[in-house]
Amino acid sequence: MTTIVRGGTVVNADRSFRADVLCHEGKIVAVGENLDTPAHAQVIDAGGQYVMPGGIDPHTHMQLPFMGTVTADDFFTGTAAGLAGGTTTIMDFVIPNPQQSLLEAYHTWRGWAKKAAGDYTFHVAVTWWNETVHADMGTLVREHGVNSFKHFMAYKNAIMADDELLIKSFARALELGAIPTVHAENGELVFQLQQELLKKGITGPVAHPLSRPPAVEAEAANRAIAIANVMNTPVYIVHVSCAESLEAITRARAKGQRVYGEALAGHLVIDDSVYRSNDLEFAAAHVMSPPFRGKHHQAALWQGLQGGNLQTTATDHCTFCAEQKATGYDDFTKIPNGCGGVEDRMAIVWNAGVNTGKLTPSEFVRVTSANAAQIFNMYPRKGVVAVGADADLVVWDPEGTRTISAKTQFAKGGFNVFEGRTVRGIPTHTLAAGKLVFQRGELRAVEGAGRHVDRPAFSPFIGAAMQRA
Ligand SMILES: NC(=O)NCCC(=O)O
Ligand SMILES: [Zn+2]
Ligand SMILES: [Zn+2]
Repeated sequence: MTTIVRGGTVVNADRSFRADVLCHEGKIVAVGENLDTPAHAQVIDAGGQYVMPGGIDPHTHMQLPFMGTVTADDFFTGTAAGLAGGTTTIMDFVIPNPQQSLLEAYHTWRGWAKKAAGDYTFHVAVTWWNETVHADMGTLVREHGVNSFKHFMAYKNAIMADDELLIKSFARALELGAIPTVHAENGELVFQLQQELLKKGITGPVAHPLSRPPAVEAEAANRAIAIANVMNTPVYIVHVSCAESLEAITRARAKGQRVYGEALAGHLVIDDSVYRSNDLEFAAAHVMSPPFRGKHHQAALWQGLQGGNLQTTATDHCTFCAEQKATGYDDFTKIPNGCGGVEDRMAIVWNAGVNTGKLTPSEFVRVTSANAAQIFNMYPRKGVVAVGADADLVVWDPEGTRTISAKTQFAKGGFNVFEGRTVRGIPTHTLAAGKLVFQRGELRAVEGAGRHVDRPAFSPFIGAAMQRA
């Protein structure tokens, strides 16, 4: 299959330039001005549009069994929704139950992901510790292309990692050349605050953010960073939601520590007023952790992206329908945590970032694909429009508009946290591995067409930090 994308402006993280892009057998084979169109090639007219690397969402949860239920999007519907929004690769999470073998869980998730329509790769959560876990981490890195391990500092009595686990797992990751990542919230504090709120009779979704104030997140971020500093490992902090966590990252980076931070599209544009709605269904639909924050936190996150202290944008796509969320209307601690977004991240970040002048188009590419590709060692296969890279492309119309709605979305769950927002800057075409999978509103996702992406250890972009040890 040969496709040529003609007449657009290619945008990479380092520069943008007028060029045609020729794709053959799933790879980019030429990038340049006035390329010849091979006979029988499919031609995509990108005149007046940008041609960018397909988005990488470094944080999704498809088909996740969580808090007694399973997310609405599976690997097909979730990756298909991503393709409709210009995201061609997702990084999902294998989350073993405590005492479950990491390898067994990994193979279970790989089985579920066989139906993915877009490319995928896995972080593996370390939720408990013994010698088998130590050994499995080695097998995952050496034989299964895993180079990142996740630690949940929250979710007490479930998957929470204590300091001993963090220290042992960070040390193991270091010797394997893998990067530890953390969900930074002090799970003990969250638990105690939840119990106090319930005792006081504050039981609805309005209590959710009260049980997880910024200080709870900042304590864990500071602790993870301190542990990483002592253990000499890099560390990647997922879904940074507040100014205080960003300050911890900024401080550490200023001292030369390799700390990386991720901002969610939702945290960048939605504020905590959603929890005070009288509409219980609406408020519960926004329950995710960390919660949406006050507006000054949003401003801080944008500054973090602009200043380079936050490197990636993600969604934490983790959809539950209204019936699932309703199980916790009388006890907010039982509302399954999670919101969607994989379909909308690129447009939300463009609209609120590039259209306002906060980000340049190249910076947009940096925070939507290139940096994730580099940190997690998929670059230059992913995250750049260049010869030899996968032909994962999004043709982006900076003047096209769309009003986001659950009624028209491809993702499941029946709700959209960005409902009613009109974005300017939308994908007109998405190519995944050279195949046209989305064209002007028409989704042509193919179940099972996605591939697992192996990620070797010792990413050269963060390798110096690992080799110091
Ligand atoms: N974020 C969230 O509320 N749900 C998904 C699991 C996690 O990332 O913490
Ligand atoms: Zn999390
Ligand atoms: Zn998550």
